[in-house]
Amino acid sequence: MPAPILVFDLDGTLVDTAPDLLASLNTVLEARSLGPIPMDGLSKLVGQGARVMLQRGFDMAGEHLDPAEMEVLFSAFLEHYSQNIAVASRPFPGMETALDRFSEAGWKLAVCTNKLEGLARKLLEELGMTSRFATIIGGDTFAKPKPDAMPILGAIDRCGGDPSRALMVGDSITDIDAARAARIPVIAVDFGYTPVPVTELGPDRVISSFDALWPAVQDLAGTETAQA
Ligand SMILES: O=C(O)COP(=O)(O)O
Ligand SMILES: [Mg+2]
Repeated sequence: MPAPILVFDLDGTLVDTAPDLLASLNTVLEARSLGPIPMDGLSKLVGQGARVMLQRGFDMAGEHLDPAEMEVLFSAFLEHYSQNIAVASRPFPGMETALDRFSEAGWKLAVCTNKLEGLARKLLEELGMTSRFATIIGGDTFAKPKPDAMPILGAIDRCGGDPSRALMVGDSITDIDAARAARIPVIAVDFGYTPVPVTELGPDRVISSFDALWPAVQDLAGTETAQA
């Protein structure tokens, strides 16, 4: 029987990336003489990759960009963000201990983010976390990003696993919809980035800290998936 798999979202789920995302976004806004987006505005912008975040950030600042301008600013954003990707971004409390527990119990762990794969790898490398994961899937790894099922099913496949023994853990509607599309259960964290509380989005379980992940998985997967 293949090992059970936990597929994790990255921004707002494993790592609190908001400060560095916001700093790079605000650098680009500032270069256009626009005021900064406050920290509590970020949850409306993140979840569908950096390009969408930038577009929404400029919409929020009341500036309309044509596609050519957007591309120039997107390059500027990527350059700044990749140079400053782990300045203040840190794992959420208890994350590493929780992941250790699953790994020791024989689970395989995967990342499935809508960040560009290169940025996701750079972030995880700088935080010393790359070796925890059997595979790292970004928004550009497959033809379609989340909320399509493709990157989740691709992650499971690259782990040598089976969707019937896999669970998704995420922080946004994008993750919940992608898990539904892939027909796997989904646990939502309530400390991530979402304009709508995850309790209103219909995940199978909601957790408020990484300490609650193990019991939630046992409870949810019961006799099927949780047994390594
Ligand atoms: O960077 C984003 O917009 C989304 O990233 P996530 O899929 O890891 O939440
Ligand atoms: Mg997220």
